[in-house]
Amino acid sequence: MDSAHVQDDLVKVLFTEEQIHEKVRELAQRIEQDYEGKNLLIVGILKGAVMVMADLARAFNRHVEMDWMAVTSYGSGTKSSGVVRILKDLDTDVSGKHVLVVDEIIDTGLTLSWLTSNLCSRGPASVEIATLLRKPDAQQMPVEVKYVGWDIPDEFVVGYGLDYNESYRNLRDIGTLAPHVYS
Ligand SMILES: O=P(O)(O)OC[C@H]1O[C@H](OP(=O)(O)OP(=O)(O)O)[C@H](O)[C@@H]1O
Ligand code: HPA
Repeated sequence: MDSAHVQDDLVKVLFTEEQIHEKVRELAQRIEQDYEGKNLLIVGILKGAVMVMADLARAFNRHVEMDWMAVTSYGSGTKSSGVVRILKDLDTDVSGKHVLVVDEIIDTGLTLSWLTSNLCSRGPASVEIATLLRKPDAQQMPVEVKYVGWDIPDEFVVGYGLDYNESYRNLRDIGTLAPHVYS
């Protein structure tokens, strides 16, 4: 993390800012159609989902409620700790509401699998998931995901909310880091 510019540590760009925005607009259109005539609460999972929540919400023409949860499943670095804990719960009572959980990545599936069953126990009208990225080869827990931007290989990625040790979230593109960053 010693380069002057945050983008200098990327070894490969997977998706550019333009591609990401186009994809988020596509997802927003599908979601708008599917939830026509229904109340909709989108729940962003902090901190990584901040960018995708902001772009998705602004791509809607419809009314939408927004709320946030923070959970922890990752230790420092690139490996999941395997334990999910709520750090910040919803301010909203979800009973009777259509809930769409928004995240930027599903990796092992552990976080979202735990979170959706937790939310389902609160009596919502429905719970679905939207994620920008998913790593099918890394999946350890089955998660039913209605909206997926892209399936990607099992590589650690940063940018557009995704961090490595709390850095790189502000990168506009999504990519992989040069090996020297990890050493
Ligand atoms: O499918 P999984 O293996 O459970 O990984 C996915 C989770 O990991 C990331 O969050 P992270 O715990 O890194 O927190 P952050 O959003 O604050 O970076 C991401 O935002 C997902 O919530
Ligand atoms: O590939 C990743 N990058 C950053 N954060 C993550 N959390 C789960 N997978 C990832």
